[in-house]
Amino acid sequence: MQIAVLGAGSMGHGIAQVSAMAGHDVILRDIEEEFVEDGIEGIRTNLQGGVDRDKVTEDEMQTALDRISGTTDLEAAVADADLVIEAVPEDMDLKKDVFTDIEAATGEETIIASNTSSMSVTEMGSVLKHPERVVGLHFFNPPHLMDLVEIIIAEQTDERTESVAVDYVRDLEKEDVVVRDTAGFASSRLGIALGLEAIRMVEQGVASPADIDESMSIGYGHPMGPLELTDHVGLDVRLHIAEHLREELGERFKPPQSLRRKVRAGNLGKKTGEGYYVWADGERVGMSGDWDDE
Ligand SMILES: NC(=O)c1ccc[n+]([C@@H]2O[C@H](COP(=O)([O-])OP(=O)(O)OC[C@H]3O[C@@H](n4cnc5c(N)ncnc54)[C@H](O)[C@@H]3O)[C@@H](O)[C@H]2O)c1
Repeated sequence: MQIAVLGAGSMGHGIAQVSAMAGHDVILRDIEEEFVEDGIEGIRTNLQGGVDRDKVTEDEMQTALDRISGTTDLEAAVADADLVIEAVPEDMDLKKDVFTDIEAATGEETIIASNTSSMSVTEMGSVLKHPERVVGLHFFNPPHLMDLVEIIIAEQTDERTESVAVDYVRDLEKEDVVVRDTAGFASSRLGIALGLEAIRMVEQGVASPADIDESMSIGYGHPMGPLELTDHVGLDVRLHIAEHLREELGERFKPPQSLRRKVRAGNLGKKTGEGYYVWADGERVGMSGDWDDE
């Protein structure tokens, strides 16, 4: 397929990469040349990492890179696309604008997908003249390592669109779960619930962040505890999703005070060096607050 990925940030460049690795031709679009170049550089780095670990051959890397081109021109990106996947920031008005612009530049058959992690795909689709081709493709971060893609079925999604989405995800050799378009879908709703409760437990002094995380990672076999995951995803991102889920699903998703305070202070997790842990050079080096060192 010809695929356009809009937004070359954390998710967009990864989605472009896995699509190219599955044999699709991909155009990656962002609003500034610099962001496009950073995205393509990110793909090169990921693939080189794969080569270094003997997961990807030099040939596969080169073939995938040859299938990806970058642009800042929306029309050039989407004009011939069979599937457009938007991975622009989590803002409903922005996503609606992007959907409207895509529809103006593509044929009626082009599937238009959103990588939103929690917002209503049905609402995004409401701006389209042909909304039956809208669907959610919720990849996980980083897309080249995470095996799950949630397929979000909006009110308007028709059978052809669902089947193209399912075939595309299986082509990537990823696991698909098909979810009805409800706030937080399946994964974000459960993930945020666990994360918020873990934060409340830290606030109540139940245990240290590291001990709470270990109770999940060792006790329940989660690859990473909910607080470390919050630091990885970004406290600002999690706060934003929690606020949305609170609006849609009620007070049980009310963000805890420490989450708000940390975001206000600019402590957003790994990316800023502090969240519920302290980070240096991408490594966890301690816990935030008065907890004894790990
Ligand atoms: N980061 C995660 O862990 C994660 C996981 C799953 C889903 N998501 C979702 O993926 C989407 C993107 O998140 P991200 O973390 O990659 O964000 P990001 O901020 O890293 O990247 C967004 C990119 O979109 C670009 N952009 C802005 N407006 C644009 C436009 N009109 N056209 C093209 N590009 C535009 C920005 O310049 C930026 O490079 C969001 O909806 C988010 O909720 C994120």
